[in-house]
Amino acid sequence: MAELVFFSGTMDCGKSTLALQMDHNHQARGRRGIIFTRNDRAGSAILSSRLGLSTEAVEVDDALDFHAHVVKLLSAGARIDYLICDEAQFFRAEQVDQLARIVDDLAIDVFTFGITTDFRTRLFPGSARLIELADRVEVLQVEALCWCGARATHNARTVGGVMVVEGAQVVVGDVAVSEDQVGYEVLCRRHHRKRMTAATARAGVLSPDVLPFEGTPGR
Ligand SMILES: Nc1ncnc2c1ncn2[C@@H]1O[C@H](COP(=O)(O)OP(=O)(O)O)[C@@H](O)[C@H]1O
Ligand SMILES: Cc1cn([C@H]2C[C@H](O)[C@@H](COP(=O)(O)O)O2)c(=O)[nH]c1=O
Repeated sequence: MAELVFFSGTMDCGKSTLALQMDHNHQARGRRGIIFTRNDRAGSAILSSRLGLSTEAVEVDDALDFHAHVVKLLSAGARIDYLICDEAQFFRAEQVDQLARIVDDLAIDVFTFGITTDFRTRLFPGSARLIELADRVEVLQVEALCWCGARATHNARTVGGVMVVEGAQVVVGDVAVSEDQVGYEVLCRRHHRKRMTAATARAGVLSPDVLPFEGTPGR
């Protein structure tokens, strides 16, 4: 039976690499797929992994109707066994509903990949809907690590190495950028709560603007 699967994790935990591997493995067995992505760091209509591999993809925008797109291709005689959807956190909730319909009505597997939460620990719309609808949510085995060595569970946005909590939900960017740039850093919850990045930990600085949990008794 076809499935809607959400492979989730923090930034930099290997989601795009897995997307490319899954496409490769399915193709190797004669299956035909379509690759979609939205706002990949490497540019439009490309799915890229930090391991250096990349492939062409269909760029998703707000107007794309996945179901209509797939039905059109099938009507033109295409064979489609599966869809790979990277950066699925950026999809609209309605687009995730369309993906579920593709699985149920067209018996096509849909493999989605994305981060669950933004730099403020809030669910992205696409991820929220995937958690609601997916047959399976798989957390990636490869653990990204916080600077302290604990498993990283949260994504921090940094400016000059310092964690920020204001700004637009979507700002395309990367980890390991130079310290004067806007970037991202994966942290364990403890250090995300304390807004303690590698740079501020090195400098022995704790942001004075602490998160609300800080005053909670027992913490
Ligand atoms: N030079 C390297 N050597 C080995 N593994 C690397 C190297 N650079 C990146 N990686 C691996 O690639 C992962 C990031 O892969 P990627 O698919 O780009 O992540 P995601 O899509 O989850 O952001 C890292 O967690 C690390 O395991
Ligand atoms: C936390 C967070 C991330 N983003 C962006 C930054 C990257 O362009 C992608 C994640 O890509 P990856 O392949 O998983 O590394 O999401 C954002 O726009 N807003 C955020 O809060």
